[in-house]
Formats: sequence, structure tokens, C-alpha cells
Amino acid sequence: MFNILISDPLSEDGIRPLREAPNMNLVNETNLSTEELEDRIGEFDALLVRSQTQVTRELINKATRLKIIGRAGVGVDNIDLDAATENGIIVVNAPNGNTNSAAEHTIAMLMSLSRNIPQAYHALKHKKWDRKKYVGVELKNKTLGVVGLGRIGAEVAFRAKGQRMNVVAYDPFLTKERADKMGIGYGTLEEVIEQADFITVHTPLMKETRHLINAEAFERMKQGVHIINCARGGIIDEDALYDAIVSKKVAGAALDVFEEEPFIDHKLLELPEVVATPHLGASTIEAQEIVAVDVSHDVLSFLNGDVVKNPVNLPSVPGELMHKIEPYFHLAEKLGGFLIDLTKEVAEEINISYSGDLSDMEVAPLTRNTIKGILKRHLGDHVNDVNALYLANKKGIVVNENKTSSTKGFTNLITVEVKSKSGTRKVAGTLLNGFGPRIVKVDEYSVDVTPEGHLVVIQHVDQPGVIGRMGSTIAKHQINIATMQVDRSDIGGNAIMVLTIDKHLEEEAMEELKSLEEIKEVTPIDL
Ligand SMILES: NC(=O)C1=CN([C@@H]2O[C@H](COP(=O)(O)OP(=O)(O)OC[C@H]3O[C@@H](n4cnc5c(N)ncnc54)[C@H](O)[C@@H]3O)[C@@H](O)[C@H]2O)C=CC1
Ligand SMILES: O=C(O)C(=O)COP(=O)(O)O
Repeated sequence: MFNILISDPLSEDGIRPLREAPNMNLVNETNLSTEELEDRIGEFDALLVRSQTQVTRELINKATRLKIIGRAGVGVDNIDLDAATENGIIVVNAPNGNTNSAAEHTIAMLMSLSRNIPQAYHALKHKKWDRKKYVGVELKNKTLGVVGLGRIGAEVAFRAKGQRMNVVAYDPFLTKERADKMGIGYGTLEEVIEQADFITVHTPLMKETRHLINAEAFERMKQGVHIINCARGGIIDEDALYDAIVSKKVAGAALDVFEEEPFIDHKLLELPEVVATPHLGASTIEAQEIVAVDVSHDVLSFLNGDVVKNPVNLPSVPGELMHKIEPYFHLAEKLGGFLIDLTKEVAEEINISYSGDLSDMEVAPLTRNTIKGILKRHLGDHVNDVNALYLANKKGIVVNENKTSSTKGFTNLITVEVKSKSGTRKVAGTLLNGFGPRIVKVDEYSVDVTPEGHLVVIQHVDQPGVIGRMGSTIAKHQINIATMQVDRSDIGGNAIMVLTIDKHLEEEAMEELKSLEEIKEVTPIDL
């Protein structure tokens, strides 16, 4: 049974797939204080949030069972992603479900601002019929500057063109071709904010975008500019905005989001030029249902061991590639586990080479699985796809990945090399069509071993009788040999045996094998 905590209000219809799935125990507690949340988080395997719950490092450190955090929405600035990654917790979001609602809300704010609708409504409600005070400005032929032309920014741009506005945008990824295709202008951030009559921001809140619109940016703007923020508080410096409104540089601002939320008193709201909503951009029946469905599906998939669609702290792998690459996951992890047991030391450098069919694929997920197999031996089961590379990095292990089209006789081959204090060891494996994974090389020796169960690698000298003596020693300990592979460098030279046995090779049997004159090294490996 998986325990799932929903700590922000989510659409009941949207979470139905999760509620109705077997083995899922949903707990809806949307009013927990920080302390209560910290006290209870240790009970849960999954946490579902919107923007309100602050998923801090302190909370994550107490979340000893937590495997997945689902964000029913786009922005993940309320989640400490580094802490989640370090703890091997996957974060998923629902990036597409609220695009339309957020764009519509932005246009509603733009029109409210240009025609003073909230202020006029408020006056009328207070029995003041004032037509002079609330004279507005037209949008037609005005320039809208869009900062951040992602999903929402682009939808806002399309809709603003419908208002016959001129649109100019700044986004580091915006190309001339895309701007031309959309029928909009483009420029640097400075160029965009200098030209615009209305400026709307649609970037995520990150280190790089915190106070992107600051006092210096306001200086550059046209006198009487209007500002809209339906993205995140903090992208615009609120103190600088306040000063720019008071000094009349900014004629008005429409804000859906704030640096600190929630609040009831805010100095910006004391200004009559400011219209505001309490973070309602995504608050529509439609958007809430879609984001809850999307995030529920990913949480369910993940807990059932399937692939997620919208990972935030893992590169997402397109479905078609996933279909091709998934069969290699097991092989990659087993190769890592086999090799680190053979190495017997901690890894200092890991080199992974992909050949044949794999050389044309995005292999990062395989590298993560290989590293996971290697690190698990020393760091335990908390190593997973999410934190494998982070942990390797933290331990100072150098990881190199390369691809070669040379097939070495195999249609696909993964070769893993580990460098440690005691030298370099190598293993290579392939996925045999219809037969599953095989280890085909151990160091320079050729073998054909299924990477499963209890294995023993014996390095010895190629001499008559050694196999017999090894066999009787093992038999004495009531151990049955299921398969055996032998290869040698040259006649009478170094050789290797890889055995599959029916149970773990105990210490006593291992010592006895080691005491045989021709045997140099015995390594039990349990995969
Ligand atoms: N008010 C609300 O209820 C909602 C707010 N949001 C906010 O809107 C943000 C944007 O959402 P989407 O459009 O779906 O995300 P997106 O990822 O599709 O778009 C973000 C765009 O910002 C651009 N960008 C990044 N750094 C930039 C910079 N320094 N300058 C200019 N552009 C930059 C990116 O290249 C990307 O194109 C979310 O991160 C979220 O914080 C989203 C939904 C609802
Ligand atoms: O999706 C986003 O980024 C939003 O800001 C929506 O936030 P909410 O889920 O309404 O708290």
C-alpha cells in the first residue's frame, strides 16, 4: 500500500485515477501547518502539491519514505529540487494543463488594467458613479512586450495580436524564424522593455530571473508603461515597482502573483494603479482537472514502476526512445553491479562506452542505470535514477560516456570500465535478441554469462586439472554449478572461469578455493 498526501486543494475529478487505483491510500489534508506537515511527512510515499505547500529541504529531510513529489501545475519554485534530487525523490509536474487558463487570465488582467475595470467596479460598489476618473487607454496599435515566450508567453502573444497589438518578445531561445512565423518582433530584454507600452512576464522564477525586472529595467521603460505579472512574484522587484508607480514612470500594474504568498496586507495594493488577483491564473475548473489528472497519472506510473511523462529533476525521455532503450536498463545496472564487485574497491573513474545500435541513441538514462548499479554496492538502496549522477559527482567520481559505431561483432554493446586504487577492471554486455542480457567480456576474456543470480569469477592459471579441483572443492560445500564459462589469454597463461551457482558462495568455500595453487583470485558476485 502506498500512502499519498495531498497537501494543497486538487480537483477531486482529476485525482480519481489515483483514488481508484489499487494499493493507493490517499490522504487529503490541505490545512496542515509547516510543523504538522514536517511531523507527518515521514508516513508518505508520495506528496501532491500546488504552489502553496513549501517543500523545503527541512521537510524533504524528514520525508524518509517519500519517493515522488507531484506538482499539479507548472512552477516548481516552491520545491527544493536540489534536496529532492539528493534524496533520490523524483519531482513531476503538469506543464501543459494550465497554459490556456494562465494565458486567458493574463489577457483579462491586461484588459482590466487598460480600462480600470476593477477600480471602476469597486467605486460603483461603493456608490460612486465616476466616468472621468476611469478613462482608459486602447490596446490597438500599442506594443506588448512579452518576456519569456514559452507555453504561456506564446499563447498570450497570439491573443494580444487578436487585440491588434504589436507584440515584441524576448526569450533566450527565441529565433528569428520562430518570431517571423508567429508574426511578432523580437529583441534583447533591453530592446523589448524600451519599446513596450505594456510588459508581461512569463518566465519561471529561478536564480537567473529573480528581480529580472528591477529599478534599472524600470528606468529604461517608456513613461506611462503598464506592467503585468501572472507568472511569479519575485521576477519583478516589488520595491522597485512600487517606486516606479509612485514616481508615475509606471502607469499601472496588474499582479496575480507576489513575492510572499499568501498575504492580506501588501503595500502595492495600497496604490490605486495596482489591480490584483490572489494567484488565480490556473484556477479554472478545466485547468485544475487536467493538471490533477496529469500529475495523478505520473504518480501512479512511478509508484507502479513505469515511466513518467513529466519529470522535472530528470531529463525527460521521449516515448519512442524510451521504448527502444528501456530493455537495456536491466543490463546496464547489472553490468555496473558486476563490475564493482569485481573491482572490490570504490570507483574513482567510470568510463562507459556504447556501440552498435546504441551509438545512435540518447544513452543518458543507461548511464544513470549503470552508475546506479555501481554506487548501490557501497551506498545502498537509496541510490536511484534520480540521484545516481548527483551522488557520483558528490563522491568526486569522474564519469565519462562515449559512443562508437564499431560493433565488435555485436549489434549492441555496453562496455563499462572502472578505475580504482587497485587498477582498472572492465566488463561488457549485450542484449541478445530473444535471449535477454549477456555479459560477453570480463576484462580481456570472452564469456557468455546471464547477469543474474549468484556468480563466481575465478582468476587462475591455465593448467590441467584446475577445473576438476575447483569443481570438487565447490561440491564439498554442497554447491551446485549451473553454468560455467572459461577463457584464457594463451596456453598455460592467465585464465578466467565464470560460474553460475545455486546459492551464495560462503566465506569458507571461497577461502578453500583461494588456497588452490593455480587460483589467484575468487570473487563472488550476487546480482
Ligand atoms: N499565475 C499562475 O497561476 C500561473 C503561473 N505560471 C508561471 O508561469 C511560468 C511560465 O510557464 P510556462 O509558459 O508554462 O513555462 P515555459 O517553460 O513553457 O516557458 C518559460 C519560458 O521562459 C523562458 N525564459 C527562461 N529564462 C528567461 C529569461 N531570463 N528571460 C526571458 N525568458 C526566459 C524560457 O526559455 C521559456 O521559453 C511558470 O514557471 C509559472 O511560474 C504558470 C501557470 C499558472
Ligand atoms: O502552475 C503554476 O505554476 C501556477 O502558478 C499555478 O499555481 P496553483 O497550482 O494555482 O497554486
